[in-house]
Amino acid sequence: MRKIDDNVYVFDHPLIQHKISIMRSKDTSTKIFRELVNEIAMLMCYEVTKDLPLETYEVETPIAKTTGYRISGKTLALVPILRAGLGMVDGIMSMVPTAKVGHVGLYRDPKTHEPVEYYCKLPDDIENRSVYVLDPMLATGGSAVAAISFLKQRNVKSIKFLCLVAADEGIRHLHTTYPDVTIYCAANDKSLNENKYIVPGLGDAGDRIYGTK
Ligand SMILES: O=P(O)(O)OC[C@H]1O[C@H](OP(=O)(O)OP(=O)(O)O)[C@H](O)[C@@H]1O
Ligand SMILES: O=c1cc[nH]c(=O)[nH]1
Ligand SMILES: [Mg+2]
Repeated sequence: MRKIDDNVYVFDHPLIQHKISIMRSKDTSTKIFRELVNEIAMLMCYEVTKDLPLETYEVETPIAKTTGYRISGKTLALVPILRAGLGMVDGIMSMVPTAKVGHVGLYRDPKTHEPVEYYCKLPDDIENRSVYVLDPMLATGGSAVAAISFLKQRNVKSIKFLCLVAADEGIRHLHTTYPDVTIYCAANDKSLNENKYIVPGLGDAGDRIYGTK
């Protein structure tokens, strides 16, 4: 994991770089694309969860008693930004099956490129949890900022944003609006095109996950 700014990290692990490159190819099928989103999310989860608190407890093996460790307290909530963020949930849930899941529905208006809210359902105890906001794409950053503003309104204190491809503009926007939110990405691309798509990016993540175009 490489730090590119305060609270901003790129996962340059070879497995992640290999998988994201396959995702970028326009010839990759919906099935493979969806599998890769989950696999990368799972690999990112391993690193992102390294600060989870542990408590000790007694375990009896077939041979002797010993000290075991378990993740303590109310811990995680995952908040995918619909639709594309849903593609990252299963990979992370396979590592932390007790995480609660909230949903924020946003789409980018095709003309203004501004996020439009259509759904928000968060766990009742969200303010006591560390929250991982999930979305494969951070382009202008408008959607991430809007989703995180719902969490801030609910007094969530610990927020991490996990994405696959982050453009410089989106990182800047999210980082200056919410400097306390740690940003993790699998790739950092430099620019956006006239339709605010990430260049080179991987196209429309939602459409590629769900085969809608
Ligand atoms: O950083 P931004 O400029 O806000 O762009 C990123 C957003 O755009 C995409 O969602 P989209 O609007 O395509 O919705 P979808 O997931 O339903 O396809 C993507 O999944 C992000 O949510
Ligand atoms: O490149 C982009 C930008 C926004 N949303 C996507 O799915 N892809
Ligand atoms: Mg989309």
